[in-house]
Amino acid sequence: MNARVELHVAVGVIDDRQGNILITLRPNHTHLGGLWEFPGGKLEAGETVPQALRRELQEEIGIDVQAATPLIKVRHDYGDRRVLLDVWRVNAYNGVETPREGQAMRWVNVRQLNQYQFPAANQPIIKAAQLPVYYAILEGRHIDEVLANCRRILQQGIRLLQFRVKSLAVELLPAALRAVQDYCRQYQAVLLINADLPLADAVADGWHLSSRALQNCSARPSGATWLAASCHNLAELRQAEQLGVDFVVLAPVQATTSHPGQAALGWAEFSQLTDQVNLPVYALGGLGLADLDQASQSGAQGIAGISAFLAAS
Ligand SMILES: Nc1nc2c([nH]c(=O)n2[C@H]2C[C@H](O)[C@@H](COP(=O)(O)OP(=O)(O)OP(=O)(O)O)O2)c(=O)[nH]1
Ligand SMILES: [Mg+2]
Repeated sequence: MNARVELHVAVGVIDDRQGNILITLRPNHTHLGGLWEFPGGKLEAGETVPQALRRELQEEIGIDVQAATPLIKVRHDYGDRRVLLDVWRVNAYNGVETPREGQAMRWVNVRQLNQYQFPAANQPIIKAAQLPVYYAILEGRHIDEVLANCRRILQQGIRLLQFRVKSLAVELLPAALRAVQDYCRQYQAVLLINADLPLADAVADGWHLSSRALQNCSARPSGATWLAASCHNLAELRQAEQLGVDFVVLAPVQATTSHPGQAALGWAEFSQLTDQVNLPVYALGGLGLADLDQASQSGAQGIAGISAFLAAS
């Protein structure tokens, strides 16, 4: 096969709405045989990705896809072939999943996907499958405000948060963090701590690097379940990818009052930048919950926000 040609592959992440994802085993005689995969296959001439997804999932597991949204695009060079994995989350389908090519098939808890052997290209897909569509950045000028904001975010169903609180007095940070961690535990939410805060000894689900911290970071810190970073341009996105961060926030998509001097990217540039890295990317800057569809069509994992999740509901 010509290694110069990029194979465009439609891939489906199918969940059962109880936290399990459908995976199948690639038959031994095929490319990357013996590894687990998300069902899917190559686009045929003239097909769109949703058309190919629908056909492949019908052929491979006997389901009829009714609704799907873009999740992530991953480019990978296996040496003998280059692939563009165009991964969609399947939101609705008819029929019963049945392995129609004799392949092994399993429903696996999304948090346990890491225990299965997947092709090298699949790492960012697994991250994207595990991550939610909203990422809330927690701020507040005093502890009561931080906690009120935290409650509001959690009560809206958001389960991924960053403890940033840059405007809080430093001596109040440990107590604020403890209280926020208690809330997050109650709601089974994941809490990342902004690595610029003087909280390096804290135990955290993960760390979020500012773009400056990203530039000064030469190796992924050990022990972090989740590592995220803030990016504003392609150089920073590439640096995040090289460092092995799990996901990034790319900003500002729209002009904001909090960063008046910064030029907005707009959706076209957001999409063009996101397309160049194999990372889940949250869109940040002047966005609200209602921008999710636009974000998803522009290649985003979802929406990140500070005030976006605090608006009166
Ligand atoms: N379906 C799928 N393919 C993947 C994943 N990860 C990954 O690297 N790939 C690669 C393996 C293959 O080189 C290519 C997909 O091709 P495929 O073998 O599934 O194609 P197909 O279903 O059209 O199969 P065939 O008609 O050629 O037998 O993408 C994944 O998670 N799912
Ligand atoms: Mg296939």
